[in-house]
Amino acid sequence: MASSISLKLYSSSPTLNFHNHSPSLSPFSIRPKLTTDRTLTLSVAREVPAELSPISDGAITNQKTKKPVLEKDHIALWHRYIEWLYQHKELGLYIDVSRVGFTDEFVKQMEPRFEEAFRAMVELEKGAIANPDEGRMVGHYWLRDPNRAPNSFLKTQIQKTLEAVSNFANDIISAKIKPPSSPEGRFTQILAVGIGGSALGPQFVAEALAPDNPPLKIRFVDNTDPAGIDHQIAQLGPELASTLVIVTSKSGGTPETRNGLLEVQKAFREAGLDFSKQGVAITQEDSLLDNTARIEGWLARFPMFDWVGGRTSEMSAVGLLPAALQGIDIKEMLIGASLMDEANRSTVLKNNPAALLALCWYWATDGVGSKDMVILPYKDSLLLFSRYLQQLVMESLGKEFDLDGNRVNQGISVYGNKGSTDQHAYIQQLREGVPNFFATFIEVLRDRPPGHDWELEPGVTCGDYLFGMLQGTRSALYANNRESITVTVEEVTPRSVGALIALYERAVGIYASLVNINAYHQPGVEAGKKAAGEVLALQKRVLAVLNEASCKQPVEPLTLEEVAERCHAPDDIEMIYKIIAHMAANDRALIAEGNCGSPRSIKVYLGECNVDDLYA
Ligand SMILES: O=P(O)(O)OC[C@H]1O[C@](O)(CO)[C@@H](O)[C@@H]1O
Repeated sequence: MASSISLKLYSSSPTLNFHNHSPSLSPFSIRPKLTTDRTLTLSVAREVPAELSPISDGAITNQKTKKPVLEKDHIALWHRYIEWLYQHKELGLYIDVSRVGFTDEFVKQMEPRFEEAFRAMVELEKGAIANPDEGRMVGHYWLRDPNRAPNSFLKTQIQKTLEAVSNFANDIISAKIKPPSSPEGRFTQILAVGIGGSALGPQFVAEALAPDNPPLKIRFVDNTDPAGIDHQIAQLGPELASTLVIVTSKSGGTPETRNGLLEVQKAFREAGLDFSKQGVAITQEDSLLDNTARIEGWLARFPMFDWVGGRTSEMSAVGLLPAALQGIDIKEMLIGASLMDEANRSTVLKNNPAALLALCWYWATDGVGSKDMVILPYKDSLLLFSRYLQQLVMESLGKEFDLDGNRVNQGISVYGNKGSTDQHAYIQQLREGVPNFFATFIEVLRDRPPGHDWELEPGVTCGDYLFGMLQGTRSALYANNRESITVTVEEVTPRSVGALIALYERAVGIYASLVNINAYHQPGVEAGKKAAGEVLALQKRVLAVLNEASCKQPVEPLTLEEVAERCHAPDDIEMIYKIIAHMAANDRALIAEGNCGSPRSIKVYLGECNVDDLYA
C-alpha cells in the first residue's frame, strides 16, 4: 500500500534530495512526482521484499508461490470488487471474486481452456457421451429443462416422473394414500434409506428448506452402522406404523443401503407391520432393488436414470420426492436450477457464474488441487452444504488419470461447517496457520422473515452480528493473504437452493474440463468396495475354521497363526486378528487365552458349535 502527500511548489525547478539513513525505513521508498501545475506528490511505498519481483503484467509475484501479492489498497480493491461482481438479478444471487488474486494475464491465459470447456458443455447438454469410461450421457441439466433432452423419449420420461412424484406426494400428504395400520390415518414420517448421492442432496435440502412443521418429517439411514439404524428406528417408536420408507439407490445394489433396508424390514416384521404397504423404491429400472420392490409389491417405484449420476441427482426423483413430501416447492427448486443453468451457458467469463468459480478454483489451487476449498455458509440452515459439496466436488474431481490417460492425481479437498460457529473452532488456523486453503463464504442477506426482527442493542440486531462476523472474517483472512470467494443469496428459498446446487454442478463440470478429467465416473470407490468384500469373504472362512475347531471334543482353541494357516491365508494374519477382535467384541467369538492387546497371546474358539455348518 502507498501513502502520499501533495505540496504546491513556488520554484519552477526545485532540487530534491532524498536520503534514507534509517535502517528502520529500509522497506519503504519515497517516490516524488512533479506535475505541470507544480504540485509535488511524495509517495511513500513499501519496498518489494527480496523474494518478490515484478512479473510481465506489472503485478508483483511471490517467487515462492509464483503468485502476485494480494492487493491491499482499499480503493483498488473496491474497484476490483465492482469490476468483477457478478449479479443474477432474477435469482437475487451475487458472486464476489475480488478477494481471489488472479491477474488479467492469468485470465487471458485461461481463455482458450474456457472456450474448450464451454464447447464441451454444449456437447454434453446435447447428449454427447460425456462420461466416456462408462459410455454414458450426462443429463442432469435436462431434469430442470426437459426441452433440452436430446430426444422426445427422454423428455417424456423426465416429465412423467416429475408428474408422478408430485401426484404421489400430494396423495400421501392429503392422506389419499394411507398407511394400513396407523392410528393417525396418514403418513407422518419419512425414513430415507440411501447413501452418498442417494442421501446427501435430500439431507442438505431438508435442513435448508423443510418448514418447521412439515407434513412429513424426515430422518435418514445413510450407513451400515447397526447402532445408528437402531437409533433412527427407536426414535420413530410407534410412528413406524405411519412411516413412509424411501429406499434410494441408483445401482440398486449398494451394500450399505441393502443392509439398511433389511434392518428396517426386520423392524417392521417385529412391529407386526407390512413393509410393502409403506415402502417406496427409487432406483434404475431392473436393478436388484427395483426387482425386489416389484416382486414384493411395494407401495411405489420411481425411476433413476442411467444418465444422471448419484451426486447430481438432487433434481431427479431422488431429491424431489422427499422434498415434495416435506412440503417444499419442488417446482421452484427446478426453476432456480434452470435459471442458473441458463446463466451458466454464457460464453463470456464474467457473465458466467460457474465459470467464475472454476476460474477461482484453478487460480487458488494452481489447477492441481494444491489448496483446500473451505465452505463457510453464514446461515444455520445451510449447514449441510459443505457436506453435500464434498461429494459433488471430491468424487467428481478426485481422479488419478486425465482423459488422455496421464497420471494426474487431481482433486480439490472440500470441508466446512457454518459461520460464525466456525469462528470458535478452526478459523484460528485459517487466519494464522498453514495457508493451504481458499474460503468460500455463503452469505444470506435476509436474516429472518419480515416483521420478526428486533434490536438487541441500539441499532443492532442478532443478524447484524452474523453479518459482522462474516465480513470481519473475510477481511481478517484477506489481510493475512488468505483468498476468498463470496456467494450471496437474498434468502434461503427453494429457488435459491436450486440455483446453488446448479451453480456448483456446473462449476465442477467446467473445472473438470479445464483440467481435462472425467468428472462423471468414480472408479476409485470400487477399490474400497472390493476390499470390503474380500474382508467379509475371509471372515466366512475364519468362522468355518473356528467352527470346526469348536465342534471338537474337547473344544480346540486356536492361535491366530493356526487360524491363518487353516484358512490358507498366512499373509492375512493381521486382518484375521482384526476379524476375531471384532467378533469377540460382539460376543461372537470367545477368547480362551490372552487379550486383544497382545495378539500373540490369543487363543480363540466359538461359543457354539454349529454342526450343520461343518458339512455346508
Ligand atoms: O445410489 P447408489 O447406487 O446406491 O450409490 C450410492 C453412492 O455410491 C457411490 O457410487 C460411491 O460408492 C456414489 O457415487 C453414489 O452416490
